[in-house]
Amino acid sequence: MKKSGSKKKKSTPKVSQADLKVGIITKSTGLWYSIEDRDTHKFYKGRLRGKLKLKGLKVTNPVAVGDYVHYSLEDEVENTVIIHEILDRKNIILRQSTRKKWHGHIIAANIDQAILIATLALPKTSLGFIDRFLVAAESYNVPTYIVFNKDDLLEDEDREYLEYLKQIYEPLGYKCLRISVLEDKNLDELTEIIEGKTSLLVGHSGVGKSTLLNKLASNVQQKTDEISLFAMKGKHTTTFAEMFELEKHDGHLIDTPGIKELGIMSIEENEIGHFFPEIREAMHDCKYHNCTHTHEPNCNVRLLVDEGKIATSRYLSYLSMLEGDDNRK
Ligand SMILES: Nc1nc2c(ncn2[C@@H]2O[C@H](COP(=O)(O)OP(=O)(O)OP(=O)(O)O)[C@@H](O)[C@H]2O)c(=O)[nH]1
Ligand SMILES: [Zn+2]
Repeated sequence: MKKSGSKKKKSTPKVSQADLKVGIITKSTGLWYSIEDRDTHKFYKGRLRGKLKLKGLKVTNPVAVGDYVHYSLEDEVENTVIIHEILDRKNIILRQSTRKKWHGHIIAANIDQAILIATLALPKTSLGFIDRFLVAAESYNVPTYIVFNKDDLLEDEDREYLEYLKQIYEPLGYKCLRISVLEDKNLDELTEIIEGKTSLLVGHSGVGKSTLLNKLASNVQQKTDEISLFAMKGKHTTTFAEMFELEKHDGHLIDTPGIKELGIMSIEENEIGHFFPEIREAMHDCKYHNCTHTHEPNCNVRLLVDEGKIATSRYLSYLSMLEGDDNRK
């Protein structure tokens, strides 16, 4: 990948460096891209100029939502542009490709944080699911907030349970928030968290991501329709991530397709513990440096689980990931 300002490639004689503009990819279908100009905020439909190769990464999509790119105008009437190169990335979120073995699919690039939307019911988000996502986010160094939606449906005992979860997750660095999109509860707090940032929205189907986007982001429906026209199909496909601007504040939300597909890429068995902050901290005092925290004598992790200092649910998630069941789901 080249940095902005680097030399022009030989194979692009007709486009001078001065013609190149910077845009951000707001939607990618693999065939064409929606690009927003960084300065004018005008939207274009873009295609790649030849093949863009990524060093050291085997991925099915070279360009992802959130990528900054150099582009040049192709047709001013049709609003089409050509993408020349991807600018340096801060990070990416990768999942296993469902099409090609040993390949990854980049869900999004250059994100500041993830907002994991969870619900206690309709649908029920399991703790195993939350922990699995947190491990993925840790492995990409992406700060994550756990946002429990549909607070309006909860009974007192459910709220007590959420308080208990908060006491597990907040000391580990994952702030928790209870919201109700339907009743506008705590949406100001959520807005404060996402303001000025690019946030990845994740969660099971039905937790309220679209409802939230419709409240906080601008032109959600409009943009979706526009994109469908581009695709020349009558319908909006939800298989691809898409970026939306916050309506009243700076910042972006990236909506992601079915989280089911978010298989964790290439975490070795002996690395899993490193992505559980409490296990990472405790493992230094295990007797064996290569302790798996399953059966070894003098394992500090198991000791802390027994003492209630590491949550049993977290330890069970660790074991289940170690077994690999969840990775393959
Ligand atoms: N009671 C209640 N229902 C909500 C709330 N937020 C969203 N819903 C409802 O939950 C259902 C699913 O919401 P969506 O926004 O479509 O969920 P989603 O996460 O976008 O789901 P997918 O589009 O399938 O990924 C809808 O019927 C919403 O009206 C809430 O705060 N409380
Ligand atoms: Zn151990």
